[in-house]
Amino acid sequence: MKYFIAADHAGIDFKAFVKELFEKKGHEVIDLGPNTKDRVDYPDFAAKLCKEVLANEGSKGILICGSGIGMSMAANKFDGIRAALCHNEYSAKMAREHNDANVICLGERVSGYGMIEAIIDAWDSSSFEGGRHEGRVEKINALFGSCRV
Ligand SMILES: O=C(CO)[C@H](O)[C@H](O)[C@H](O)COP(=O)(O)O
Repeated sequence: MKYFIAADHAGIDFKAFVKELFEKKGHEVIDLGPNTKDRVDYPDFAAKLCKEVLANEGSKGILICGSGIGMSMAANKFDGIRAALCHNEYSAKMAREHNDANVICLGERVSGYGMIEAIIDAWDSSSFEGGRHEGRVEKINALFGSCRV
């Protein structure tokens, strides 16, 4: 699976760690920055990543900020992006199985390294169940499309 990863200054320490975790699972991970701890605005990096995910069919994204909230709010403005803020394994499993999330948002100031690893394990080992969830996910796209690339 091809993944894109981006952060803001409050998620920069986790970015390299999370990238490595995904790579160990056999995924290709493309780092969209930033590369320094200089203060940046999360919407800029959320937009950069969402455009790549939408342009690369079948790819997914990983966004990290302090709480994960700003990134998830910004990412979900994009039609076709289903970004899930995950602070525990259950959320990550549900995000994939029920919501077919294509972007995972993490909070460096919320989750520790051990929890992040557990979240990623849960995300990576889960897949969309379809069935009754299919129509609901389609309704998200049909009813709430907003930003387009
Ligand atoms: O959007 C956020 C909060 O919902 C993110 O956690 C940001 O990373 C955070 O707001 C950055 O805060 P800072 O005080 O400017 O470092």
